[in-house]
Amino acid sequence: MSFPTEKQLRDRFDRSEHAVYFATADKRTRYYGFGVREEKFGADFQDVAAWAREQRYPVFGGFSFDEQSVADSALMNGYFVLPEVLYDITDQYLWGRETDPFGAPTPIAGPAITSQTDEQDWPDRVQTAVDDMQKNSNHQKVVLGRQRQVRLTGKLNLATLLADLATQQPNSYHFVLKRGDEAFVSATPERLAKVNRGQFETAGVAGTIRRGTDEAEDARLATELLQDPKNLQEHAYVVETIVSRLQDVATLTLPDGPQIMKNPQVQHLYTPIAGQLNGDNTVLALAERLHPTPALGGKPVDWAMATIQTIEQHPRGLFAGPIGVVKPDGDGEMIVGIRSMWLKQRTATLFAGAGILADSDVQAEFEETGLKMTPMMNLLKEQDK
Ligand SMILES: C=C(O[C@@H]1C=C(C(=O)O)C=C[C@H]1O)C(=O)O
Repeated sequence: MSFPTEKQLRDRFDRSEHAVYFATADKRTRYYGFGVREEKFGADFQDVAAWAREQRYPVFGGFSFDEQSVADSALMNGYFVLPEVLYDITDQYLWGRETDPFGAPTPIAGPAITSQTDEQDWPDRVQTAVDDMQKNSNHQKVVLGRQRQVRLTGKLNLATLLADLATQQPNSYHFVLKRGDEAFVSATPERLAKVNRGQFETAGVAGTIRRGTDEAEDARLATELLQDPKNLQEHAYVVETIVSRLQDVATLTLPDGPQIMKNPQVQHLYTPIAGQLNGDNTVLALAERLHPTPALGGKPVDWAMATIQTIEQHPRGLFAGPIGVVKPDGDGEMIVGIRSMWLKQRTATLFAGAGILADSDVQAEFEETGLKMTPMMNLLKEQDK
């Protein structure tokens, strides 16, 4: 059998009951998986690590952000899959035995959006966290998320969605995990942990500003971000925490200060962190050590996690959780499930959060979360064409 084309793989994705797509930000690693050989539910890193070690090829999935549970979901509370067949696009290699003939697809128009519901009271709820932080200086940072429900006239066309992800979010990771009538989609810019033969990489991504309408404004905004005390502070909490959590397992290399990472809708402060692992640390062991960083949780972590549960209206599920690929030898890459949405039947739930500090302007943070929802919103709008 000759290797299928991208279009065949995307059409197959749309047709399949169960499928996964994973691409790294540089697109040097890309996988399509179809069907289920084995599944693993739940959120225990060590269980998943032991199970992944028994497999012949990589498994894909994610852990829920915290122990809160999402009702009516087999995906959002922690789920990993060993696909029946796995296409490694980079190496043009097929794992498992192909039984699907890649038949001609029936073109299906995508659904239209019928309504959109936002948490309009989010700024008021976030203000209570700001008030608390102004009184208690040991409460330093909390990342608060909100959800948007979008009702659709039908099921999304996932072949179109995969093609749109590639053109609309070219420098992000792409992760699409489909199981029955559910799917989780992320175009995250954020790596949590990559491990490859004893070398590891992570990153601090925190601090955000919009893109400019022309090059001059874009550069001016980047300079503003690089000099903004609030954003530098929220970024520093992330880098300091990552360094302290990894210090005894690795020798770390990182630049003196943050750089700028640009995505189509936003620019972030970004600090790449690399290192050599001292011992036999797997990608899941590192992900467990790091999650949640103050990029998604906060500082101090126990107070931040409790505040998230109190102030946010719904459990996060895979939003902001560690998602990715794990190889049998323990290497692999976990990313952070942001810039994401959960699809279930005719509803898309979009997620976005923002780092809140004592001097946050809650209305500005609300707008920032709106910008962070734009990548998923654009995928939905693109369907109705
Ligand atoms: C929480 C999100 O993003 C995180 C929060 C950021 C911020 O507040 O500046 C930036 C990047 C991420 O660490 C999200 O996109 O939902």
